[in-house]
Amino acid sequence: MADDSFATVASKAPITAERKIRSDLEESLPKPCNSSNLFHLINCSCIINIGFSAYNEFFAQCAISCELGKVNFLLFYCLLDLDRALIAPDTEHPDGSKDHKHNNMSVLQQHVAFFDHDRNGIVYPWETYQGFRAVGFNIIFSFLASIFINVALSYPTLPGWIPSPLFPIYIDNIHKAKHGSDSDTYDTEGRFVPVNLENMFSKYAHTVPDKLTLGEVWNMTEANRNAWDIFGWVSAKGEWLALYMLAKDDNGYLSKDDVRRCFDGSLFEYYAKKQHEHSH
Ligand code: HEM
Repeated sequence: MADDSFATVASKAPITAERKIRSDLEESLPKPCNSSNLFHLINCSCIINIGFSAYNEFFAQCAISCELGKVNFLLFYCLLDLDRALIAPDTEHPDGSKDHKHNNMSVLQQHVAFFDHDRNGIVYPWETYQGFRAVGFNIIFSFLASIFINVALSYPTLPGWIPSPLFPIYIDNIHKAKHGSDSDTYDTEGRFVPVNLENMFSKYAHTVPDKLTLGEVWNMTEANRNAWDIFGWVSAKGEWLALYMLAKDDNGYLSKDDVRRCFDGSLFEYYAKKQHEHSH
């Protein structure tokens, strides 16, 4: 699993192998998790773990310059500054979503694969509709969403130049359907960028840590706007509104974990299962 956690290539998304990312910059661009800091971190963790009760003089020196916040800071950078091809981790879930299979797809492909009911690699509008209904959206919202999504995203993902009147979305090419004014939590090849998920919550979750109110979701989409990118503005608003409607809790908060699980699609599986159990 550790290999999967840090993989930057997904075999079902050859674009991730063609356009490689660097995971070896440690020596030329020192990061907070270089070896001496890690040594420091391990000592600090020890002190915290033993509750400052039994540290010797060597550890005491370390304790002076180290607080819990620093440890979190280092852990955060050590685990989360690498784009991941197969999994969507955060500070609380370094191995991503348990009980969710990546099937060697990129994280963006996994987000979309839920809607591919017949598993043929293509999402037609009626499959998008079925997927929205399966997670619990009503008929009107599901209908409008499926029209908008397939009309907007089909063409960029087609294998050739000729448009298709059936508006299929090809999962192999889903990275080409990325738009502007988004949160940048998917990279251009469809990998997951953990640090941008974390920053989303440090920037906008002011009411409750790691949870967003509707107003904060709105502020985020406003802040992510690129100049004159009307398609991106509308798409991002639609995606975040849909996610908020789907996953908000009883107090109206959208949690970081639910956002994370939306990125790898495991959230859709969860709500589909819940709906299924509810109706039987
Ligand atoms: C309940 C259904 C869905 C919800 C709640 C949802 C939500 C989201 C969210 C929150 C994002 C992240 C946007 C950002 O980073 O700012 C996203 C990205 C994306 N979604 Fe969905 N989505 C849904 C269904 C779909 C479907 C059916 C497709 C296509 C078949 C799709 C394709 C995409 C793509 C291509 C992106 C990347 C856009 C980008 O980052 O530029 N999504 N979605």
